Amino acid sequence: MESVIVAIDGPSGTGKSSTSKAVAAKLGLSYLDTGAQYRAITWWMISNGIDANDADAVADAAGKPVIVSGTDPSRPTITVDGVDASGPIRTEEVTSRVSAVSAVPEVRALITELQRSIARGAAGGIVVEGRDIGTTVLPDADLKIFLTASPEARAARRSGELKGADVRATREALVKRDAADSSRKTSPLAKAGDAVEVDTTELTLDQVIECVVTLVEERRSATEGTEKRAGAK
Ligand SMILES: Nc1ncnc2c1ncn2[C@@H]1O[C@H](COP(=O)(O)OP(=O)(O)OP(=O)(O)O)[C@@H](O)[C@H]1O
Ligand SMILES: Nc1ccn([C@H]2C[C@H](O)[C@@H](COP(=O)(O)O)O2)c(=O)n1
Repeated sequence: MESVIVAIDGPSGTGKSSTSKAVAAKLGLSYLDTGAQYRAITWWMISNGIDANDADAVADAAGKPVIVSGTDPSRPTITVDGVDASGPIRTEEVTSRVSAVSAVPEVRALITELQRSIARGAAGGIVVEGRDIGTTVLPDADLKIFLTASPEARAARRSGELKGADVRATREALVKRDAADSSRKTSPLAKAGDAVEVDTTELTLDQVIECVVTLVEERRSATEGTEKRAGAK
């Protein structure tokens, strides 16, 4: 298999970004953080005075910002209209509004097309992480992983990241965002039928990375074996 497309989905805080970046770096693949793109369009809406809960206004403006994602796993970047958005997209304000903006079908249609064109352009292969990659964006991905972890583990991880954050409040915010992302009508957060589920609750990050690298390598050798047998006929 010359190039491999890996889709990594799952709820918030399950380790998608950390795992995807490390797996892509180890295997020499590109990396795409699709959550960052939804955050970027949300940041643009806020910056331009558009109410995230006004779905019509969000839909009308969705085509205006130009979002560009850099796919080097050692230095992922994101710009909106040429401006570095990597800091602003991580604010609490963006986090609290991103589920509403990303539920708007016109936003999803535009961002999904952007994601597909980035994946098509990644000649050596790519790891794409998000919520609907295996189900909607790249349903033909070579390998689909669905990461899970208990809300308690996820909240503890996030609270460690946001020093001093209240674990209970963090847990409630995570669960609320997952519920919104899972219940929207258009391509909700969901496990694809053919995805491999990995529960990371009791695993270290290194163990999760190793597990996914092994799954990619197994898939690669299985496909290469099939291609060789087909070539020999
Ligand atoms: N298996 C693990 N054990 C301990 N900590 C972990 C593990 N996986 C990830 N982490 C830590 O948990 C935090 C959240 O991880 P990460 O940002 O990769 O999750 P995510 O699924 O991409 O979240 P989101 O969807 O909200 O962006 C990070 O601080 C990361 O280092
Ligand atoms: N494929 C995706 C990726 C992300 N989203 C939405 C839903 C998330 O709450 C939000 C932020 O993602 P994060 O940075 O936390 O991974 O973006 C989505 O709808 N589809």
